[in-house]
Amino acid sequence: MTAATAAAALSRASLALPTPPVRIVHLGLGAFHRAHQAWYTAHASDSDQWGIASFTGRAGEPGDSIVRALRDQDCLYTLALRGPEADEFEVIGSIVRAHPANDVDAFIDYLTDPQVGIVTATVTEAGYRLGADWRPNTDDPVVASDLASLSAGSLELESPLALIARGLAERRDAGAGPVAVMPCDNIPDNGDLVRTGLLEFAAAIDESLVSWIDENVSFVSTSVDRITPRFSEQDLASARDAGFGDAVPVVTEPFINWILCGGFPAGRPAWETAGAQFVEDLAPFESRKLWLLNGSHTGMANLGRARGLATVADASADPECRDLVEAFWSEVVRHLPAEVEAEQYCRDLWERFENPRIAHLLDQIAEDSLAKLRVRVAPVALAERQAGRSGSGSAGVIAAWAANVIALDGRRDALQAAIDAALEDSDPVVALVTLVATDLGADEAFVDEVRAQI
Ligand SMILES: NC(=O)c1ccc[n+]([C@@H]2O[C@H](COP(=O)([O-])OP(=O)(O)OC[C@H]3O[C@@H](n4cnc5c(N)ncnc54)[C@H](O)[C@@H]3O)[C@@H](O)[C@H]2O)c1
Ligand SMILES: O=P(O)(O)OC[C@@H](O)[C@@H](O)[C@H](O)[C@H](O)CO
Repeated sequence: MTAATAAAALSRASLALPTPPVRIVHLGLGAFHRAHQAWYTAHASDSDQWGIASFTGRAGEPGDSIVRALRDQDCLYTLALRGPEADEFEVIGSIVRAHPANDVDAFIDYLTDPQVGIVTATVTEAGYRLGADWRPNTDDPVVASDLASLSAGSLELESPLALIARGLAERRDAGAGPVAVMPCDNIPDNGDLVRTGLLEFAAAIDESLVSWIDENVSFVSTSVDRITPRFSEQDLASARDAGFGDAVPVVTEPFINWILCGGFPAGRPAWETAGAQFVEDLAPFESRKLWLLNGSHTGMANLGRARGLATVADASADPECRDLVEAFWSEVVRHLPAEVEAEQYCRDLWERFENPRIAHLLDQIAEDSLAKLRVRVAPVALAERQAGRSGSGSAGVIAAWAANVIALDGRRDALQAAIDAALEDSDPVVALVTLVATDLGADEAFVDEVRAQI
């Protein structure tokens, strides 16, 4: 498609695009969903059979304006594949309905339709509202209120897993058959995590729903990969300049990868025809992605910000950030099997990170760093310690976070040495917090706050 034809009108009639039937329901109508799962669905050989009804992850936020904008353009949008030299534009047609998260009636209507066979989510890790034990965090007022609503049969629901639990109860009652639930967030074991959390919400409706889910719902775990930065005003302007009258385009990198593990009892698009890979054991691929890419992103975000840098591309050109990443990677690759070709993945990563035309903001990536360190860096540190090595590459990433958070830039080296020592403990993140409290003189309120997040 050329820029000129797309500029004419973003409508299915003018672009002669079909409207596939809704068979996938998604929660989390963000940039990543539109760059990744929607792209794979649009590129599958049976794309005319699989339409997506997409809901925002939570109502009442600026994201709701996406719903209005998408509805005004037949749910079509332009995806700019931003290479180091130029953009390539494509109109994506797999999303066919858009809703705010509080349109619970619409969500239930889809779930009670036997044609609908897949529920997917990209609501961020925090959006699942689960504790470290993967159970609903009942200290969270939204969770407490949703559990009460589920018990009382009220549709006043706010959290994604409460909504899915209610939808599944209605599906069971409607006899609409089995379904697959598939989270696509950067979380290890994301299918199992969602299953564990969801069953607790389901139990609040009635215990028999738990066994119905066990028998009728599959939970698919996924490793998802495509760098998709938060959309900027400049992106909007460049899409317009390219001739696309689109209120909500998405900018992403050309690279894309999707690895899935699990069954689809009510069918699925032929995603493998678009390049998705189905595996029996997701763990090595998931660790490769979460440790090498996301772990180093967290490291660069923290060290880079402390060094006054703004984007991943800036950090990739900074010798200190590169050294930090290389030291961490040299530890990671020891714990990945040969089949995942970790060294090649690292070489490709530098190329992806260096893309000067992708403005991936370190501030965005640094959000919730502590929770991310726990699953993306701490396991490598522990594995290194268990193998009798220092784990100092992993400790450097943790130190970069601590230095950034507690504004100890000038003392990074001292902090690193202290963390190396603290890694003798079983959980380096807990060790770090203790260390911050005792050795580095952080005030108690800060330590309490950090502990509360662990
Ligand atoms: N952007 C990327 O490069 C990328 C790549 C791989 C995976 N991911 C995964 O996708 C997730 C979303 O990324 P994005 O780029 O689409 O972000 P985004 O900000 O564009 O969209 C996030 C979506 O999640 C919802 N959400 C956010 N916080 C929530 C909460 N507390 N409760 C319920 N819903 C909530 C929002 O409503 C929105 O629909 C990431 O957290 C990550 O796990 C992103
Ligand atoms: O918020 P996070 O840390 O889960 O993700 C921030 C980035 O690291 C992430 O969006 C990557 O760009 C993505 O995971 C690439 O596939």
